[in-house]
Amino acid sequence: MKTFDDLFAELSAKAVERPAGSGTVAQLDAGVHAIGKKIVEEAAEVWMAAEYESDEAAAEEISQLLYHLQTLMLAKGLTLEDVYRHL
Ligand SMILES: N=c1c2ncn([C@@H]3O[C@H](COP(=O)(O)OP(=O)(O)OP(=O)(O)O)[C@@H](O)[C@H]3O)c2ncn1[C@@H]1O[C@H](COP(=O)(O)O)[C@@H](O)[C@H]1O
Repeated sequence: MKTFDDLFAELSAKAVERPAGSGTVAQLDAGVHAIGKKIVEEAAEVWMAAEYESDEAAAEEISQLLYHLQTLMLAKGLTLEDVYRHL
């Protein structure tokens, strides 16, 4: 099973290697403003799923929010350590 750190390593490599067809590369090219809007959208979907949908649906929406948070970290040049030291 993929962990948060595993995903960040995968996305970090995509940002460097820029493989064709990568949604992450497209997101990074779209920039911080676009990614930020996506985060707000996904956060709302997490809220709605948690309140009105199944646990499985909520978990899936949470995974998508985590993914978009990671793309924002990459777009900003933030590392896992930059975030973890605030936990
Ligand atoms: N975990 C994710 C992941 N979670 C969410 N998303 C993206 O977030 C979108 C969430 O979509 P929604 O369900 O909200 O639907 P939507 O609003 O219609 O989506 P869009 O029209 O905005 O694409 C998905 O369509 C994906 O584009 C993800 N995209 C990629 N990953 C993983 O990231 C890695 C790299 O992916 P690529 O860069 O695409 O190779 C792979 O391991 C993927 O599994």
